[in-house]
Amino acid sequence: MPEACEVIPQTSTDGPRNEHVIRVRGLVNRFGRQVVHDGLNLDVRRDETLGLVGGSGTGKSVLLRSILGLHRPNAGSITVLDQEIHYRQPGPFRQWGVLFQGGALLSGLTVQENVELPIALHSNVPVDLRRELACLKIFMTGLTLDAASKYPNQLSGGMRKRAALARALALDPKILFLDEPTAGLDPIAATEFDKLISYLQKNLDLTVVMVTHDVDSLFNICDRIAVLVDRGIVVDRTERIVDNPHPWIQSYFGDPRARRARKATQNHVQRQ
Ligand SMILES: Nc1ncnc2c1ncn2[C@@H]1O[C@H](COP(=O)(O)OP(=O)(O)OP(=O)(O)O)[C@@H](O)[C@H]1O
Repeated sequence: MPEACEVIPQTSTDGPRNEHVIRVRGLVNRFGRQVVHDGLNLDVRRDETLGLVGGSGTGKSVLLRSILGLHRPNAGSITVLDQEIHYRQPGPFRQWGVLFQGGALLSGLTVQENVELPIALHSNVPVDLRRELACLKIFMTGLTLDAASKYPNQLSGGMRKRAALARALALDPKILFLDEPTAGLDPIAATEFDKLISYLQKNLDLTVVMVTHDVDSLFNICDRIAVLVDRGIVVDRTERIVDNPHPWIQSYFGDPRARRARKATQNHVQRQ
């Protein structure tokens, strides 16, 4: 295992940019006799983009749901932005935005109304300002005024993702959780979406946690990658995780698609 590999918790001696905004300790999740997580530890650093990968059924969604307080773990503790997370209790939910896989937009509301809704529910902002804030978020995700007045079923898949992203940004979150953000998008739309996430991450000082199966996204935008294996997790910088000797990690990053994605990123970096 590479020396800098972060498999177990560390007490942070990093500078402020490496301050941990999410801290998971000793997480255990079981369903009957099936043990999904067994003492899992994870630190997410402020302002990083962390990709979360793993084989099917390794518990990526359960981990995400545990962090969001939507699933009650059997054991362990989770802290987000210095607040302990408890099942179905609000926690710092106004400081995070979530892009669920299907977008989860309300079908009876326009894009504009969907984005305004969290602002209306969780702030005292006057109506006019609320509209302006929602417009701003919609523009930031590259949608037009025309798209803002449409209903979700009148949008393309890529536009729906952008609308859902605008809603996730509605309350100016510090952390953005993305569940398979590029799933269902064609390669061009997926690359554009990666660029958008990267742009927003840098310009809004966001910490991004992204569950993905998209190897292009991993190499394009992730600072570190967390791999769920053996009911725990292995975390390392994107360029180093590929050298981790764990058999599943080797087979995942040794796959021709992953090799191509990595090479394309390396070529891109060299050209710059
Ligand atoms: N509510 C539940 N009841 C019983 N088993 C569950 C429940 N939720 C998840 N599981 C099981 O936990 C395991 C992990 O599920 P999870 O959805 O987190 O996997 P995943 O890594 O996200 O998989 P995929 O990549 O296929 O989406 C699976 O075997 C799943 O069947």
